[in-house]
Amino acid sequence: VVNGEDAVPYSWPWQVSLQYESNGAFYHTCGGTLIAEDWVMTAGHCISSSRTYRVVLGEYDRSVEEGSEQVIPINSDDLFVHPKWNSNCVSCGNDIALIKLSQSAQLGDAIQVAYLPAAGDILPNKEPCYITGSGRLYTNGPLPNKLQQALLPVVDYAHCSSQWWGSSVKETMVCAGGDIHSGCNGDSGGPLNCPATDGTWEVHGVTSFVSSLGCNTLKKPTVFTRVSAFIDWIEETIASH
Ligand SMILES: CC(C)C[C@H](NC(=O)C(F)(F)F)C(=O)N[C@@H](C)C(=O)Nc1ccc(C(F)(F)F)cc1
Repeated sequence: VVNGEDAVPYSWPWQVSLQYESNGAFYHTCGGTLIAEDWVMTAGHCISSSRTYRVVLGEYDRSVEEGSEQVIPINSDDLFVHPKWNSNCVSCGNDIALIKLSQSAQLGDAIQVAYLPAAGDILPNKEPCYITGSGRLYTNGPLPNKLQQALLPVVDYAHCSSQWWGSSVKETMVCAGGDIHSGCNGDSGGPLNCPATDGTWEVHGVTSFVSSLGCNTLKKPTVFTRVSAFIDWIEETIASH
């Protein structure tokens, strides 16, 4: 997250860190959202079938053993990338994947399941959403230790597809930001958190892409997979596994 701030510890308790194994150690590669006790939602581009993954829940500061962390391994046949995701065409969309956890998360103060929007729900322009994640602090910059957040107002499809991203953005995506605040590499797969009418938060986006010219390129809002376009697939996948 570029130009964000340290989140209040555990204030986004559905945020997870997706980590892959390399030479005996695990490394943060993407964010994710806990959507059920044993399911995490992330981006399709975060998953490669040849890697071994684990998820870490209840994490705030990656450099400190806080006591709230839960580390859950992932079985390789529990990775469900959307069938229409094409890694050669991020602008085609469908950048979403589901991960079944090898054991259920123990919910508590630091770990909670997110609310998802209703199918088809479209956010109005300027809706004040927050991106959260442990991605780079600036283009080619370091990863933070503490979870970051930034206010990223929604740029509706009409504006995002006409002025800014053109045909690279589809109606199955949500744009947000476009000023000095943005997501950045490593935020992929994490949530776009938007206020719901009842005072709670709903996860309306899965962080998908930023400009290849730089994370917080002006007039290039961060682009998210629109969760409300995939509710049926999410429900069907969970129901059948
Ligand atoms: C690995 C990528 C598929 C996704 C990667 N995502 C991110 O870094 C994150 F964290 F913002 F989600 C990204 O945007 N990386 C930059 C460097 C990129 O490739 N951006 C990009 C690629 C293609 C297009 C498009 F749509 F025009 F083809 C637009 C932006």
